Amino acid sequence: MSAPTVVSAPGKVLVAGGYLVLDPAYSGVVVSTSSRFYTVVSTVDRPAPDAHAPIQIRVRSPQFVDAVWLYTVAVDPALNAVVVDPHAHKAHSTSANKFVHLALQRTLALAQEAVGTGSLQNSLAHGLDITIAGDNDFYSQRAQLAARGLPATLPALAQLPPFASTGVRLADVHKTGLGSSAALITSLVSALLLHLRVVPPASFAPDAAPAADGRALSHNLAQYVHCLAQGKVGSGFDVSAALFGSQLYTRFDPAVLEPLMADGAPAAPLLPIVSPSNPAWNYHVAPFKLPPLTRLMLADVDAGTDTPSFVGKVLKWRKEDSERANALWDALNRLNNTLSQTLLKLSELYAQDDAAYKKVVKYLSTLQSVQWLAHPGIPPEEQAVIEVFSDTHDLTQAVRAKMREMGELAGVPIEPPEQTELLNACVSRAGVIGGGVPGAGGYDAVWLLVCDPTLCPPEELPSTRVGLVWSKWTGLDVSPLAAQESAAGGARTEALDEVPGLRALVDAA
Ligand SMILES: Nc1ncnc2c1ncn2[C@@H]1O[C@H](COP(=O)(O)OP(=O)(O)OP(=O)(O)O)[C@@H](O)[C@H]1O
Ligand SMILES: C[C@@](O)(CCOP(=O)(O)O)CC(=O)O
Repeated sequence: MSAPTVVSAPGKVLVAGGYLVLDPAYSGVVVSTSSRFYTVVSTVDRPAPDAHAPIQIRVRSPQFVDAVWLYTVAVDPALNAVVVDPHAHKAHSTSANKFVHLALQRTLALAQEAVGTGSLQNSLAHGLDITIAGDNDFYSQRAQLAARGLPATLPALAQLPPFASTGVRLADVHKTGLGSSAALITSLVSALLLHLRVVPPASFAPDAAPAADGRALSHNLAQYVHCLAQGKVGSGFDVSAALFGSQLYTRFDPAVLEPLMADGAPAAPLLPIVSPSNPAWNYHVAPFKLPPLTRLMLADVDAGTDTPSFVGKVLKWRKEDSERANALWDALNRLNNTLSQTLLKLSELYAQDDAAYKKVVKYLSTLQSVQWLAHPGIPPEEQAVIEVFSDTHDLTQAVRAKMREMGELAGVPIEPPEQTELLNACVSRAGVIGGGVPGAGGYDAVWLLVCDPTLCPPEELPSTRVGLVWSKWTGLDVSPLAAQESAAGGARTEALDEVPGLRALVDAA
């Protein structure tokens, strides 16, 4: 086999902007995570024993029981059409995977339009072998920890092997809300576009410009496939984070995808619609990152929330009580924008005087936020930094209050009392800057931002203190996730042997 193509894409956390981001008038504060999905595409160079055997694509997700999907590909040069047929799944004791099937079908069809039949057939050779793997964080690891007699703590999570086997079928796994399907579709579509030479390798190089055309094409195609597979057009912040990394996201007008959303084969050619040169793609991605020497902490709260029903109810209430809702949307939007600008201001302060900033982070990590402004005699350059950290805390609390108000008015438990209790306990610990319920809220998860000073004994780290709150919490079943903010931005190419555990997964036939 020739060298495999590997592309990874990160998961996401919507720190602020839930529900508002569905409306193009508002934006969302999106953080991409260090936890990633990986797609490895290998070309099958060897001809099948039967010379007339059709081109076959095999897709495997070895973390799951019976997760092998086989497809045959027919490329019709006359019709400019590619047909990707799943094999009868019963024969392989696997159920269909709509997300994978649509990603293959639409990416191959786009490739035929973009590079022509001959080039596509060359790249497909005698077939493709595709392996998909998601970092452990995308799926609840409670059972794996329990099986090893380990507690649900961050140090215990670090002892699990990478891409740990879940021991269940894909349909039965407990997801953690990091956006597995968006990261999966993004890594699969991007790896295929690269492998089939539709986009150049530079598009996904770790240092490529975020707005590179190849990356934008991959974004548009991944949004399309994800909407089609989910059967709805959401805001798309998850796919955008998977491509472009942490950002302030403003959605695209769903009208761009309307001509392609009907069931069955697309009625129109794909390329003119998904091409980045189509001005109807009016999403906006502004740069964003969390401040230096802070750490994003995430926990999966084992209760489960029906996000689509939350969205339906909130939007229904917004229509019915539009005056009150619009006032709430505007107030929340002002808070969200001020929060994102305040977080960005901290990065600026670090760039201006990293010594003062580092001292402040170390100092704040020993104090509860109520004490941050209570001490006189602090040098002015440090006091200025403390004030911005304190503003960040106040803003996260104000956003939470508004999200609770939204939930009460719409009759949806966006930050239910059990989560309020847990979050209050966490944000009152020393060194905790703020937190909230990510995305649509509910009982699923919490996020926190904590000071992360360097050269601190582990027991003095705010993350350790939060970990203790989580492991002792009895009101809800709280299980930490290992993810932090992605240092590597959005989608990127990887060397197979540099991702621990990935080669072994690919080689295990
Ligand atoms: N490892 C995987 N291999 C193959 N397909 C996967 C894998 N993980 C997820 N999928 C696909 O994604 C689908 C789940 O998508 P869904 O939109 O329900 O999840 P999600 O909202 O992204 O979940 P979460 O945000 O909690 O991670 C699965 O049914 C499957 O088709
Ligand atoms: C409610 C909503 O704004 C965010 C949902 O986020 P999450 O899937 O709960 O992380 C929906 C959307 O943006 O598509």
